[in-house]
Amino acid sequence: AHVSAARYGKDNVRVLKTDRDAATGIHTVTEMTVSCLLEGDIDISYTKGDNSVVVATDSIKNTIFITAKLNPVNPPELFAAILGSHFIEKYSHIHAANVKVVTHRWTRMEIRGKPHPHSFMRDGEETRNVEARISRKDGIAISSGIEGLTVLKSTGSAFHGFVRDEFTTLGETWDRILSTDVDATWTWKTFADVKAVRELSSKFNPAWEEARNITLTRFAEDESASVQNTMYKMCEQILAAVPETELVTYSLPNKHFFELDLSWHKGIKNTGKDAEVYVPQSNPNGLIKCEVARG
Ligand SMILES: O=c1[nH]c(=O)c2nn[nH]c2[nH]1
Repeated sequence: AHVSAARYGKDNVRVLKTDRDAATGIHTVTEMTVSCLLEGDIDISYTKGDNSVVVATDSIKNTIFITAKLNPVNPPELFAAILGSHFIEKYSHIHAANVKVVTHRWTRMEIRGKPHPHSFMRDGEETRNVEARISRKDGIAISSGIEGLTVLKSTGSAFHGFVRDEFTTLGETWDRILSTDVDATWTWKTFADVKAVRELSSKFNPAWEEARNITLTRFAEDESASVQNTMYKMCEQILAAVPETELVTYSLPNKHFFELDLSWHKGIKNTGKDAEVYVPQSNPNGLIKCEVARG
């Protein structure tokens, strides 16, 4: 037997970094959860119990905090590239670092109609994610994303014309509730090195805003024929809006809200166009995935 693949490191490293502008008194906070898993000539730590090749996960954790102190943590794409590059530059036997940065929401409070200088709120469990693979041989591959953005629309969604056979009980609908938890990613063209990432660093935050706005606008305005068709339109629009990307993916659960027939009670009309009271379903859920490339 032999090690066919291996990576190790520290997961779930929670970091909060404050940025205090002395001139304006305006503070900014960034909270992220970082994972950093290393690859390289490390097989003997698995096969021989030889730890001479092991950069301890505790040291990896320490490095994450030090790197956050000495470098910008925004945009997270640049921070991930800087962090991963540290390991392949410092340790000649480490050949790749797999870095995931999940940034949590601390949205500045509006107090008395004005942005507050140092108060923030967690307006949703939505996160901004970055997954980067920093490789000595292959350069820096970065995917950015949005996760956990829960949305619902109370009309503007249909689903009909699907296969009808001896397995089908689902009725066709021209007007249904549509709800999902957005999990979207956009993959950047591979970067040669950190310098190349730094050169593009002004594009990462606008790209995230674009992707988020496109997702919300398309979700709201599309007369959806299906989850499939609506998510494809979102992908097309993100590729058009962010030319430095080469691939967009969505993974959308279809969180069903079932109509409830109440006619057994004094003939109450509560289905079809009279539907008002619905039964939210925790499970099962549809799950619709796609990956859209250029060309
Ligand atoms: O948008 C939808 N796509 C589907 O594939 C599906 N299947 N059942 N309901 C559905 N809704």
